[in-house]
Amino acid sequence: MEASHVAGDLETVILTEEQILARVTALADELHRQYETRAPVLVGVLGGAATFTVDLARAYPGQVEIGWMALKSYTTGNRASGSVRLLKDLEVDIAGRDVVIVDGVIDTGLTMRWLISSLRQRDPASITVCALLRKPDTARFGDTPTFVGFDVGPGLIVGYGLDYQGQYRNLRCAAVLAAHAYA
Ligand SMILES: O=P(O)(O)OC[C@H]1O[C@H](OP(=O)(O)OP(=O)(O)O)[C@H](O)[C@@H]1O
Ligand SMILES: Nc1nc2[nH]cnc2c(=O)[nH]1
Repeated sequence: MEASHVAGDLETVILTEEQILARVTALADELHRQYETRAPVLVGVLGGAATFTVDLARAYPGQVEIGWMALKSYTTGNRASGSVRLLKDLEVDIAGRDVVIVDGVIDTGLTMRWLISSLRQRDPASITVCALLRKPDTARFGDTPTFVGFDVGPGLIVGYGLDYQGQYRNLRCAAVLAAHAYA
């Protein structure tokens, strides 16, 4: 979907499709330099990272496997509380494998912290995080290597897979949602 259909709902387009895809290709190259001939498992966090995971896999200049997890992060107000429920588990056996957790946005970091500790119990060879966007107040999650596409401001971002109440995931750009669109 082009942004013109919902332009009135958007405060600012922060990343165009071209900027996102160029960065995704660079991230895929950086990851490939880390793994070389070892094929990592990309674990995409549904639904926000569906678009990013598929584009990252297609840009990856080597073998990768793709798996999916779906989570529900509970919120207090509109911030994550750290309480996460698994809605759909990974079907790939990650024991002994190099895992890349792929998410669209890291905000508080609590969802990612939960995911890292949950996947660590399955004895992967390594865990790396790859997030397209990182908000300013992200909590640290230990020494897990982290690749980030773009550091962004605090506003609610939609598009390129990210939603507000199920809408805007099919926007090709990433944009800050205007305050009046939350109402
Ligand atoms: O760092 P945190 O504060 O924990 O937030 C990050 C989480 O929020 C987003 O998902 P969201 O809850 O919007 O659900 P969605 O994947 O269905 O879009 C994102 O994809 C992360 O999973
Ligand atoms: N869609 C969306 N989900 C989020 N979860 C945490 N931050 C964000 C954001 O900016 N956009």
